Amino acid sequence: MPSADRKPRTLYDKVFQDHIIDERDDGTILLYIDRHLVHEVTSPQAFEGLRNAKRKVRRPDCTLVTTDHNVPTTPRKNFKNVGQFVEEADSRTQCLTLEDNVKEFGLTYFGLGDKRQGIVHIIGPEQGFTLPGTTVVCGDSHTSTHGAFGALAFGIGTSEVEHVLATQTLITKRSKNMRIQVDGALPPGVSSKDIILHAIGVIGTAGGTGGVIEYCGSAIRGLSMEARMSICNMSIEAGARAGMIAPDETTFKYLQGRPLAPKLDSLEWKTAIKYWSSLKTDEGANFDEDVFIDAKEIIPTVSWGTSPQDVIPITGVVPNPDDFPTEPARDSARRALEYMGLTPGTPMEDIEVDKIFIGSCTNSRIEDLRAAARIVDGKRIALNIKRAMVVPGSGLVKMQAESEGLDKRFIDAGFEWREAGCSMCLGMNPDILSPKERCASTSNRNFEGRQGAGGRTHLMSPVMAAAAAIVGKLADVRKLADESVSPSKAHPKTQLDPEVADVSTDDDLERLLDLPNDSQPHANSATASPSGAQPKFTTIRGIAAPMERSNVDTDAIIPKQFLKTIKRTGLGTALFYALRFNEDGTEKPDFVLNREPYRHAKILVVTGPNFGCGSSREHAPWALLDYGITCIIAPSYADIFFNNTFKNGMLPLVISDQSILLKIAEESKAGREIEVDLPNQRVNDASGNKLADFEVEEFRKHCLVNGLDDIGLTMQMEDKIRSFEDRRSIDTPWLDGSGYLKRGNRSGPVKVEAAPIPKTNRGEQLGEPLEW
Ligand SMILES: CC(C)[C@H](C(=O)O)[C@@H](O)C(=O)O
Ligand code: SF4
Repeated sequence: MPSADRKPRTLYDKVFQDHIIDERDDGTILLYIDRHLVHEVTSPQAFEGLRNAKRKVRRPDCTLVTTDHNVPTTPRKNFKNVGQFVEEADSRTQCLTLEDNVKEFGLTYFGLGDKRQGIVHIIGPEQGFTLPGTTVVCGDSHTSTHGAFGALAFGIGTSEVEHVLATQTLITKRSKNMRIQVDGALPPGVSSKDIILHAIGVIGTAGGTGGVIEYCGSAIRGLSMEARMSICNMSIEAGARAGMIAPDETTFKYLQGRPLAPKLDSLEWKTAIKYWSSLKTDEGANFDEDVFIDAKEIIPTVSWGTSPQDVIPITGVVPNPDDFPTEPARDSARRALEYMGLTPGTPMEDIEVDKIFIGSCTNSRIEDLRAAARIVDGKRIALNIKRAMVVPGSGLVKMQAESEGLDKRFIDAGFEWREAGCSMCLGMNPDILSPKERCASTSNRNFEGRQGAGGRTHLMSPVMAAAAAIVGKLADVRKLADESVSPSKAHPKTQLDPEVADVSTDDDLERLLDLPNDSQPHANSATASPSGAQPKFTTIRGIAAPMERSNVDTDAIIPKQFLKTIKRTGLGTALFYALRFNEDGTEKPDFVLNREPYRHAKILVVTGPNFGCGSSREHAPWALLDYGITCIIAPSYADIFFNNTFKNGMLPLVISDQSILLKIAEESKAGREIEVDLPNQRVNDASGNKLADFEVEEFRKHCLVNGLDDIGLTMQMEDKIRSFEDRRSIDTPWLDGSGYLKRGNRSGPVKVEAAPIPKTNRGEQLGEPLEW
């Protein structure tokens, strides 16, 4: 549904514009969502909300469910059912709850007994569920992965999951446009993982905040879809809402024959290619920020610290905290090195590792496994390696790898060959690091405790992890293999010109539509086979706890072991768990919330930027709320966390003027109360003197002050949603449940029975229509 152009637009502008149902004067937008992926961790409370309000899932045909975070990756030969197979009680409850929910709401589900099961961000693309030009969401921050197809794909919190389930829409606003252009040829040994680690090193983990990054340039165009997905995947580590790459021949070729993509050579396929080909940034379109990277300067990159921005070429040495420019940066580098057990000046290649993890939604696709297998082929893992694991991203990736004999090559080299799941990426399942164990990992986050309490993570590419396994230390893969160690080029069979095809003429289009079928099977071709009204937030007054930290991530706010709850409440005791408690459960006396008067804090004053970065877990605001903190004051927030707090009747207040922020922090350090007055948009001291004015979006303020439930509000837009859907059925018919997603016995556009309005999402009947 390309719309007539006025001024030049970016890829993001185009996809965003094509999904707007309604736009308000203050920039609040109701956006249609084409594709919703669901997993067991972030959905139970959302389904509970639907149930309480007697709501249905609006578009089961646009919803795909799997289980990935909690699942053991041990052999499934004797798998009978989840109840027997998942031993850990909370994990089992979460998996069983998901199964009950998919049955009750009639959703398509890839469970543990299904060979298509896998990490949610692996299966969407693999099935052709993820398509160019679509909006894709999931209660998971790495939804950014799907942007590799030219989709606008982003992570959401659980309240938003409920919103999408009920309405197939989200309330959102426009993001900034940011561009990362990578030009030139990638040197041998350098892969897409190195590009993104390098880029995050350049812009920092807050570099993309408030933005959507478009990756472009000849180096990006030359990459395969798998490699593009690894890059977009880590956009969230760069702080961005989403990452996107314009669809091209490589994209179209990848989609051919996928079960949920339009059928090759059908009219739908041809129409789709025409639309998808229009999704390129127009010449002269404006970007709020531009970053240029020369591919030939990228060296295989590894992380040294506890943030994805703590990266360095493998040829480097552990940095010295004294060399960092500011005191907070020096401080956090010191803390990171202490946690990581590293000494400044140590060559990275001298660092011994204990465990190897090849897996996660960043790097567990067939190409990643092929590339790593090439490195370990005919060799053995070093004697000091306690455990090396390869965890394919899906059952289909696993089958494909086995058909190519990759499993055997890994096993012969001393690796474990596992079943699909998130595995050691975050250790919500039995695959974890022990305290102080050091892991060479192809995952995406190296936060403290991420892979297990006290575990030390070094992020890197699959070939680098494979090299570390062989050497027993962080290693430069270029020394191990001189032949082709660049795994991420577009598939050799496709023989693409690295220049993206410009489909400006019908002839070009014909040529594209004529692409030969890929004779190499795809990794998946084996298939062929809450409470309505929120609490009101007006004025709060109370003790404010000071926190002088930057980039406080949601793993720190609420660690993974507490994500197994199926409730929203009771998380207060686990808030800031690792910072607050020793391993034996006793309090750390220095932590602010363990000191008087801060034990009773209602407000948190954070002096560093990017609070709430990392995962989309709404458990983070739930934990704060349960503790009694309803307002956070900070210079900036990660986007998903920011949204999640509002959804829970909390106020994340932005004070970007450092001197004003420090004045507020002084009050809190003195243990005096402060007052946050939302109606008047003021922060006052205990005597009522003004400390600051603040901005807040009108719609969000309206919802907070009146305690409004935005699902109920959205449902009043039923007519507009329905007419958007009718138009979508005509313009992009392939997006109505196709393949095994098709529900019922319909021909032509799917007519979806809309959930009735208006009720709050906790079942309460709304009276007068509320103002949207
Ligand atoms: C569990 C989920 C909320 C989380 C995320 O959003 O990223 C997880 O996938 C992670 O990687 O930390
Ligand atoms: S980042 Fe890790 S835990 Fe999160 S979805 Fe990806 S593999 Fe799973």
